[in-house]
Amino acid sequence: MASLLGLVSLVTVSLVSVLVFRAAFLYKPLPAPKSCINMHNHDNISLSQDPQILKRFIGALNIPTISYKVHTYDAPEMTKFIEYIEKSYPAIHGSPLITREIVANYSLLYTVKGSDPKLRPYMLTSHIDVVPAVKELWDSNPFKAVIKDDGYIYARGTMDAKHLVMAIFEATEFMIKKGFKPRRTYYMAFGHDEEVLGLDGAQEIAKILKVRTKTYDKMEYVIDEGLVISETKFPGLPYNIGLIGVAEKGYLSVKVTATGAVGHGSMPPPMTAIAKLSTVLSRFHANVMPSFLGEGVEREMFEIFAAYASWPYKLIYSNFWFFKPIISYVMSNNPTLNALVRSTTAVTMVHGGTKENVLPDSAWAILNHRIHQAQSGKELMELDRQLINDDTITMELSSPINEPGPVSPYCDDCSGYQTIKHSLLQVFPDTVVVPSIFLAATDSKWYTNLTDSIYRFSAISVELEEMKCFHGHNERLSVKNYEKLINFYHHLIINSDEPILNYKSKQHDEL
Ligand SMILES: CCCCCCCC/C=C\CCCCCCCC(=O)N[C@@H](CCCCN)C(=O)O
Ligand SMILES: [Zn+2]
Ligand SMILES: [Zn+2]
Repeated sequence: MASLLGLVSLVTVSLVSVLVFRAAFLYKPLPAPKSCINMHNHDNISLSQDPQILKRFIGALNIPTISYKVHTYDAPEMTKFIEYIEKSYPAIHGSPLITREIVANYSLLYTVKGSDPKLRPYMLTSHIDVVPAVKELWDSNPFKAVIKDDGYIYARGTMDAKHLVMAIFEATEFMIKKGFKPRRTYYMAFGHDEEVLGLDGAQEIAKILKVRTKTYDKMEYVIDEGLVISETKFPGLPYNIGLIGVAEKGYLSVKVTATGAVGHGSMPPPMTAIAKLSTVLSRFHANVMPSFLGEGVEREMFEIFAAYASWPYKLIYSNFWFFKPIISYVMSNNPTLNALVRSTTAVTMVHGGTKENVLPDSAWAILNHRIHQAQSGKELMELDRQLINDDTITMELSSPINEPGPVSPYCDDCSGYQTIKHSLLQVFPDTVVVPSIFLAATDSKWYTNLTDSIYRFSAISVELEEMKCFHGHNERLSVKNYEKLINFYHHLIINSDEPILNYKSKQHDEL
């Protein structure tokens, strides 16, 4: 008994000392991160100096470029948007350096020609289309943008994702007007059906670029819509967190259908089709799937957190392997953080019944899954089958399975990642920048054959709370964020234009 006690206390003491020892190397939290790229002596773009910038953004938001389902979108509004862009940016559309192509009638591909053909091109991308909006749920008309006293612009598309489209145009227009002549070619690509898979837009743009960039083995990098700078602090971390999506989750929508006896509502069987389906759907809550925390890039994320965190969180983050279950439990209680932990499940559509006094023959619902890197669509469907556990209920794919994407490089001298990271730090200093998984899907899934360096990042700084704006009502973006977003692209284009610096040779923060 005594020897067992001795053994237990020996193991306990050695475990605690390992934990503390590992953390001891990180005992002093690092100072706030700074960009290693010298601030170029170029001026920033200011909305107060050019009020037309905000007017152009509002004009773009007011065009309801809605996509509804595959191959179904508001075509006349898409055409109106293209004409609006052409009218709004005369320097871009009049420059001999820039060519515009309209792809598949409504998508846009701009080429900003560089002078040095040896430099591999990069691409700034986003999408023109927006999801529909239920006007009754909004405080103001979702397609009549308003700037309220709180300093926010309210309209559909402010965060997903016309802010990126217009900010890229504003940065480029500003630089062309100033006589900027890039050395490195860059593309600006805007699909018109990203919200409905991008089959008509981005997929076609990718085919064109595959041929056009064949002389390079791959593009330098692609940056698309994605994660953000979180003003919501992580415990023990006194800085905002800039999350750069180095991979995106997969996409799987499953249609489940229950059937039942048809008849008169006055003589119901024990369970109607709708009741049967409801019983099954109640099992599909957001975190029903297993946690895979630690099997993605979040390990690296916590390593970086540890370097900046104060005690005792430094101890926790630097021993992520030991504290993983606790961290997973805490993250699972927040919808956004939970999406980093596991494959998510959302019942997003349900349908059944024709009349209040008629027993329906069937009822169906959609399970919208986002697949974690550690899982496959097939595995997820098997878990669905086990949860349904009723052979009378059928399951079928509502759209093709899009498996989790490849992980883009994020090392110290990975030029695309580092250029984005340090451009971010120039506009949002004192931000801890980490690689992360993007929780949703983007058009960039079509660009994986153009480069292995695809990053999903929208340079806006928001509280986690604001995540519900995406596809929700009262979608909004602060005027300050829009100005910073334009300057992020301004810095990114400048920083990308020099031969991408090898960051190992530069004095840069410890990361
Ligand atoms: C300290 C950690 C804090 C974590 C913060 C995470 C922040 C999350 C940031 C952004 C998430 C918002 C999601 C925006 C999605 C935009 C893209 C989109 O809507 N894509 C669609 C495409 C659908 C294609 C197929 N139907 C989608 O994913 O539904
Ligand atoms: Zn969206
Ligand atoms: Zn989007």
